[in-house]
Amino acid sequence: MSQLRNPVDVLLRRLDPEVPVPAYGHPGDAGVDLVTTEAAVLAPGERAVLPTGVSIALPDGYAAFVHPRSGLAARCGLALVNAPGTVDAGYRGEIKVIVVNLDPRESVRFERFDRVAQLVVQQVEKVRFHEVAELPGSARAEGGFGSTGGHAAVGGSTGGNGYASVGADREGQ
Ligand SMILES: O=c1ccn([C@H]2C[C@H](O)[C@@H](COP(=O)(O)OP(=O)(O)OP(=O)(O)O)O2)c(=O)[nH]1
Ligand SMILES: [Mg+2]
Repeated sequence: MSQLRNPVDVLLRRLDPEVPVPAYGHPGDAGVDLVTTEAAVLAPGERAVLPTGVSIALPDGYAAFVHPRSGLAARCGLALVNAPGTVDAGYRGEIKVIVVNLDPRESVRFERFDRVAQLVVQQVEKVRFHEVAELPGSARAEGGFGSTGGHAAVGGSTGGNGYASVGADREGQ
């Protein structure tokens, strides 16, 4: 394994003696995989809070984010309810992963120590809020929620073929 450039030291406690210490799979990876220490079966639509067997102490000014794994999302329809989950620097409890099976038909099965999510550690800024009566202007102003166009397909809203296509807003342009 090649040397990481300026790695940040993070204290980690194993709450399960057999759980592997999380490690980057490849040089350049942003996240380390987290495993579940409990086997679980999620029926379609079911959610669960899975324990990872680790707790950490991040330096002040950092946070860790629990992100989904794309393979589980693509193959099984597995999502994280609160993606990305936020692990605060002061949190000393067990990191948990809140999963939901979004597949309409198939159950998702986890064995003990299956990799369930990935943890990305990042620096985070602290801000001070200054209340004002008016905010400075900007090009976007209050445009949002699709103002730029390119919406995903959504069922049942167009009447015609039963879904609103990604380019549905082209007509109005
Ligand atoms: O996916 C997650 C999200 C959060 N946490 C832990 C670490 C985090 O520091 C703590 C609180 O998370 P959050 O602030 O998102 O939850 P909350 O509902 O606002 O709880 P609290 O009132 O304790 O902040 O829970 C996890 O282990 N996994
Ligand atoms: Mg909170």
